[in-house]
Amino acid sequence: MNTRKKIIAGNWKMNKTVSEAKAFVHALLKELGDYSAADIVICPPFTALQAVSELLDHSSHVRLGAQNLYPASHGPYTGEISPWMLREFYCHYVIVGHSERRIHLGESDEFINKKVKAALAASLHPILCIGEALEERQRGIWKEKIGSQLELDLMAIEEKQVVDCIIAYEPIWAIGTGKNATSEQAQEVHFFIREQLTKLFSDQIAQKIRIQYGGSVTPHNAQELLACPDIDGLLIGGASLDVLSFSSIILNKKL
Ligand SMILES: O=C[C@H](O)COP(=O)(O)O
Repeated sequence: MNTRKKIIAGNWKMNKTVSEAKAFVHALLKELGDYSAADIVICPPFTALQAVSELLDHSSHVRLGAQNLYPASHGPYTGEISPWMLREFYCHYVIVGHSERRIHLGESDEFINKKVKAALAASLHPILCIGEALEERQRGIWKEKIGSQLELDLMAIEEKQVVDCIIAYEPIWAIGTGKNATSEQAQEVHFFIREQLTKLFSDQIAQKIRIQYGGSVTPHNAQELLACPDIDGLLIGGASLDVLSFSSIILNKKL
């Protein structure tokens, strides 16, 4: 039995206006009551961060996360947002390296490594997303892909800092497809990730780092995934957009 507290995060991606976000948070807080068994994180788009931040009690167990940052404190980076701007809204977490940004915006491991470091330097917890494509799984090279992402994305990060990272294993073939990894497949990869963290850092550090699963999580498959020994939480896309489905996953309630 490990002592890692579960962490369940909702990544809203490019969804919800400010008024929709506010309505969601009101309803979610009502549903959750004084629940505190897991850390809960909501990651709205930048435009709704301030509104959501104002609705969340900053000492609350429901924390605010951003979906991205730029690895500089300020300057001529049109359209970008710095870690310190996120801190101003009391963000505690920031998603880094999501496959949608790697694929659509060409983000490299080198750039993602800079983002992880920038987040940590601003006392934000990076949720570092890694995962293989369908073709890489079919060719049997998922270990090489995930091992390399971990090594490059966490390059030159000290042990005392890396414990503040959360790793999210998101097989690309499972994202938004309705085809989640089975709990056996996910546990196998999470175990591998922890082994790699042991090699890169130490067993003591690897045992502390929380590893989330993401990819077509629903109220129907969440508990089976969460029951796996190396799955320490979930990063949820589609099912986090609806209060009842997100809260039923958190509270383990039947819909
Ligand atoms: O960040 C979340 C993931 O990309 C999973 O998205 P999904 O739950 O809609 O498959």
